[in-house]
Amino acid sequence: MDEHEVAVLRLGHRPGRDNRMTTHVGLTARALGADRVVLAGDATQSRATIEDITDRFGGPFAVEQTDEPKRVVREFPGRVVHLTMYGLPVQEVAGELRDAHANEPLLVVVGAEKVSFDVYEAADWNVGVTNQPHSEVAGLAVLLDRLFEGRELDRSWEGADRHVVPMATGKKVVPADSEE
Ligand SMILES: C[S@@+](CC[C@H](N)C(=O)[O-])C[C@H]1O[C@@H](n2cnc3c(N)ncnc32)[C@H](O)[C@@H]1O
Repeated sequence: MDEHEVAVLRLGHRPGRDNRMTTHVGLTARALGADRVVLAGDATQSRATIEDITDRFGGPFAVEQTDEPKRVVREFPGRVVHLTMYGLPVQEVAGELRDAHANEPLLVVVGAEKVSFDVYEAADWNVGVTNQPHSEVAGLAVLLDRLFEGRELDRSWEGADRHVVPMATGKKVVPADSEE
């Protein structure tokens, strides 16, 4: 969405149990302004769903898979933000994150099950969205909104075959080339 990319890395995936959550990490990353998501190698079903939504509702947004998530962190050409309930409050570090992102790409890392300590050490920032346990989807949404300061809500989409016409009541979806 901006000059420097924001990538999201979803650490871990338990096929079956995590399918919806992994899919929702990807859909939230896409909807709220990230440029790409990297999923675990066995999250193929989630990848297919996220790509299908991108094909229908637009992009650009990329979905990748890796069997070496720690390598993705190690070799990322920018700064790394790890979302964890044990981290520094998002409201205190958001300014620093925005300053960093003005100059280089950001990788936002979210977990599934327990995250090993080397990820905490590899991160440039460990950030908490409150210090209460909740969800990687909720944490990611708040982080992206603080990072983009709401600009992501007004972004435009390319290559969609349809779009939603916002309505006070009811549902309206029209072909992307429609005047509405
Ligand atoms: C459901 S939690 C992991 C819970 C797991 N039982 C554990 O012990 O690690 C999954 C992910 O959600 C994110 N998360 C949960 N609470 C958070 C918070 N308060 N702030 C930021 N991220 C959070 C973290 O990325 C975490 O790895």
